[in-house]
Amino acid sequence: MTANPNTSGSGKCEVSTVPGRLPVLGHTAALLRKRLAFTAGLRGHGPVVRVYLGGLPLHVVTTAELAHRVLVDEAFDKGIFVDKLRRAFGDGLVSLNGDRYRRQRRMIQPAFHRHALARYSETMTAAAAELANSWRDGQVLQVDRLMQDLAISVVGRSLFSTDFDAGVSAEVRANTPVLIRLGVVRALSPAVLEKLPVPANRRFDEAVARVHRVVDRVVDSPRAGREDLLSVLLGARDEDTGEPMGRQQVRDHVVTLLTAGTETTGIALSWLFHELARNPGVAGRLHAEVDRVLGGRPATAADLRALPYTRRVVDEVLRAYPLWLTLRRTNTAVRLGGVELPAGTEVGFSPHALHHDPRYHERPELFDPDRWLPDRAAAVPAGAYVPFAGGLHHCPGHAFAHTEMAIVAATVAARWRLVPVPGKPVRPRVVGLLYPNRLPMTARSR
Ligand code: HEM
Repeated sequence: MTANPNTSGSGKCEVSTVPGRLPVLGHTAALLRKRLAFTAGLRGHGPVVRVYLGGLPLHVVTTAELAHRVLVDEAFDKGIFVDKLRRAFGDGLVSLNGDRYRRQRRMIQPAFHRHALARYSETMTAAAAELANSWRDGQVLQVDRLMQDLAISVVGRSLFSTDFDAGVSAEVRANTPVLIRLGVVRALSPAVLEKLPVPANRRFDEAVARVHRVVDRVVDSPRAGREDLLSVLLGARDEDTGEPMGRQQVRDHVVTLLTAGTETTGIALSWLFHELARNPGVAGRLHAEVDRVLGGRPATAADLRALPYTRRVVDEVLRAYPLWLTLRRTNTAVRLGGVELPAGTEVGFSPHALHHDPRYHERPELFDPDRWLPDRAAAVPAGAYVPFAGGLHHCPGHAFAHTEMAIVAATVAARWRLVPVPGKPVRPRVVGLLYPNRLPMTARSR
């Protein structure tokens, strides 16, 4: 790929189209085939470049400054993800924009307040302790699956408390991963492919129907005296009309939270244990910290203040393994990086590319939790570290996820060292999130 910026005499830039565009497919095939390398390579073409998703132009920004602007400037709404994922998420936060988004976000916000998080953190500690107690020395663990199951249990129990029984949990486990993985492929593929009666589309539709059925069942069950996230939603009132949230709106939020809050956290935890095994110096410092603070017992939210290194390890995992792409759409004409974009332009950036950009992160290939020591972290420009996005649409579950990851990391590390099983190298498979292709590890008692 070669740079082709083209600036006119007026100071207005004409944005360059990345080479390799094919008829009908645009850059979709190259984008889906090379993913990380493709988006990392875009910075060589200028601060704003154009790629084609099928016939649809997507303007990708490649600097931290412009990514920050795209996140915080209200001229940018959610983009094609919204259109394509509405079938799965209905009117959940992921698929709303504008005033409706703001209203729903305010109604759901109490579910993420500090006192609510303190309640969920007890679920996190219990789930982490159950997991750490269930292993025996020398046992081979499929760490990626275990961490995803753990994350589903934590969000499921936080949402539904005891209604998250074996039946509900099995349906959620089987179907939410399909919503995420196939949802991302849909979002990047031409719209015509969505309508074809191919197995991937049938699986997606079936997964949507099954998750909706199971969530409806729980929403309709008697819930007196519960203090879970679902009860917060059911008790929420519209600020103008005082009306409670409709049943379908509650269901859409629940499906969104089950999906947005589980694979993200489970995968990040999987990479955390992978990186501890690859970096003995980091593991040594984390073990020393948890031994001093916990002495082998499970971690609680109250311990986290005394576990700063563990929290930096979490920050670094979130830098190394963030979302691949974030997409937005202009709701008005804007000038971005010298380029005029009319209303309705699809815009995006790659958090992964920015998190691995040597302009912003010294030696980005190094797993170095100390880059998040306060003095060094302060030097990272806005937009260069965006694991939870930013602006209006920043992840409402960021504190939930960070707390969960630190509690699980500390609780497991207090008792176990996870050692890689030799074999094929562990690599990221990129499906919107970065999944490990495999992650078998042996549990060794410490
Ligand atoms: C390590 C774990 C997590 C990561 C890396 C993560 C990351 C993100 C990011 C980057 C976004 C913004 C996407 C965009 O701008 O298009 C987002 C949105 C969202 N996240 Fe998270 N998330 C995590 C965990 C959670 C958890 C635990 C929950 C809830 C329990 C949650 C709920 C949501 C919701 C509802 C949205 C949509 C917000 C909106 O559209 O305004 N996330 N998350």
